[in-house]
Amino acid sequence: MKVADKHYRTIWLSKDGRSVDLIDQRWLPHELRVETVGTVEGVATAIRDMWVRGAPLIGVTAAYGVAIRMAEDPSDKALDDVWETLHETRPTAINLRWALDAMRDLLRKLPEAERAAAAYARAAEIADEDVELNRSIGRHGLEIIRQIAARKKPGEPVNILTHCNAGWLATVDYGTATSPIYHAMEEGIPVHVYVDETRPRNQGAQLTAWEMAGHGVPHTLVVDNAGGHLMQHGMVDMVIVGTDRTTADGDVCNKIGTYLKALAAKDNDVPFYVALPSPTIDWTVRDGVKEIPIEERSGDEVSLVWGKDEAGAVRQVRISPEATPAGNPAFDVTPARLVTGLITERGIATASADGLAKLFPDRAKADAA
Ligand SMILES: CSC[C@H]1O[C@H](OP(=O)(O)O)[C@H](O)[C@@H]1O
Repeated sequence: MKVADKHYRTIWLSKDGRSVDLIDQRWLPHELRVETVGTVEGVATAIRDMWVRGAPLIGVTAAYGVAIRMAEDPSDKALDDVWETLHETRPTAINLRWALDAMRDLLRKLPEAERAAAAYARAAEIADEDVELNRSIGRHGLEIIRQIAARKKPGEPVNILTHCNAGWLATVDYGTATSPIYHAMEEGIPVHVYVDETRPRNQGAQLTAWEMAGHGVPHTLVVDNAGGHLMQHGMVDMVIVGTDRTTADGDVCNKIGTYLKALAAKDNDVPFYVALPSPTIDWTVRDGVKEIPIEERSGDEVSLVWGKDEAGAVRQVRISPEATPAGNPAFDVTPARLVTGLITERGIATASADGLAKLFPDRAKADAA
């Protein structure tokens, strides 16, 4: 997306043709820092420490990590080792395993001499495919916003609440949950977005707010616990979020706090949509609560918070007593029964095995076999 007047993706091949340049999102919204990463350890750190984050972007970054390793050593052992190293960086987003499998399945069939070039080509393809998937999600999600807008008074905005960041910063470009919003803006439909701050990493306050401001989308930052109140008072027309892994039965794993938003939406008859590209569907699991591994991150992310001080320095400050231990589950699972619809690149599916199988008959059978 555009930042000031320059178009950015979140990740791209460096000028040296081997490394990758990526936006280190830890410093946003205060600084736009681009880092060049040229080793597997560097890619692993970038994913594990959330320089890059968001299920699709994690997958694309890992794909380039495989290419970087193949350029160093195209052996089967190196291919298996890099799969293991990158797979263990973060356990919840299925796109990581999907991308690593896509790379390994392709490369293991090729002679070693061809692997590096094929790996970079496939990684670039996965990145480009992500952009197109997100554009399609935007087109399908736009229809929902159009229908809500048609019921509003002229000029009255469609009020949308989103949680965390499922924007272009969570993907290569366009985003998933934000793509319908960007498409609505391009069509001139008045929208307003309530941006959940999304403790503890504040992806909403730091990233989604930055995206909305950068694209001129009217928005209001709210604390995570305000959503239910806003919905009770008729201030939210729809909720749209992303996902890190959605099961074959339509259970949705997403940033911690999503489940509570879905409960409030259900209680207030507010449509609750999830935007996802099909690589985020894990066809091998059905019960999200029982089967999806939930990443437990450091308690320091809860006890310490990043910000910019009066002198303009970006630093961390402690908000809780030193002796207080902090728990930090990074995701939760929203059962399919609370999901109004799944906005995919092939259209809108009901959150169920049948709904997903109708849109993805080729996947539902193959992957679950
Ligand atoms: C389009 S995937 C976005 C998804 O990823 C985020 O998690 P994290 O920032 O920890 O990678 C969050 O769950 C978003 O909804």
